[in-house]
Amino acid sequence: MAAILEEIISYKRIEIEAMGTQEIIKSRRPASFKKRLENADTMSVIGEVKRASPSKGDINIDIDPKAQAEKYVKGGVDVISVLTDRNYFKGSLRDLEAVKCAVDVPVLNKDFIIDERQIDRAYLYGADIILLIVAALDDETLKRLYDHAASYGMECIVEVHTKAEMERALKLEPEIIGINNRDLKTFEVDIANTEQLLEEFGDADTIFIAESGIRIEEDARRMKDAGARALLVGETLMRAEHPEQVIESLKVAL
Ligand SMILES: O=P(O)(O)OC[C@@H](O)[C@@H](O)c1c[nH]c2ccccc12
Repeated sequence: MAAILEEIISYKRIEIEAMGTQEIIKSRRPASFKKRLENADTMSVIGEVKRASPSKGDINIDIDPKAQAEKYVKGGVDVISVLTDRNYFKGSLRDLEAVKCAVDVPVLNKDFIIDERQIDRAYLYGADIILLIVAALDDETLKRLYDHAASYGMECIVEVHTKAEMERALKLEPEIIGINNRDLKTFEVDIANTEQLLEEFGDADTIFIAESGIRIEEDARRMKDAGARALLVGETLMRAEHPEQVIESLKVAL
């Protein structure tokens, strides 16, 4: 596992130790991203609320998540991702809740999920979708957490960066796989990673999302040509003066 990921996960374990268990009433039916993707005739865009990151430091630390989410919706975003990790990304579940209350599009809880209780909490705070990072989980835990999310009707984006992780992810037969273009060992970002992995695995029966390092329309076209159906965009939108215009430009026809 990459050094930074290992560090983040160790810290996560400490946070989780302090969490209690709660009886969760499954009263809310999460929105489906998969259905939206299946009916889309343009590239879908997941806009991310990302205040800071370990590789970039502060990005847009004082952002109002509600106002940012509203701009994303104006641009035609399909999902809003909210980073809720506090220690490394300066996010919170309050950010997630604020976004969920402000908009109607499905909301993705972006965090380093290693325990069922984090999924319970994501559901309680309004998440429709969660992220599971293959590099942070063994096969058994990955499957257990995937099934736990499904028990709430929440969809998972199963995140991979390498060929070996892709092979592990595909064993789950997940509905959605996210290919992270960021190497967590070096923080290097190269969207060619999605192209290379999809050249080999593009025929798999799943929907592929390209994550990280997406900036301009040309990137969206490359990802489309590679076979991705959606883009996960953080930093570019957090730094943009008019994120709604950036989103519009990325929604290229399929
Ligand atoms: O800011 P970028 O380069 O557009 O990247 C967004 C997103 O892909 C990135 O935040 C991300 C992808 N996978 C993650 C897992 C945890 C935290 C963050 C991430």
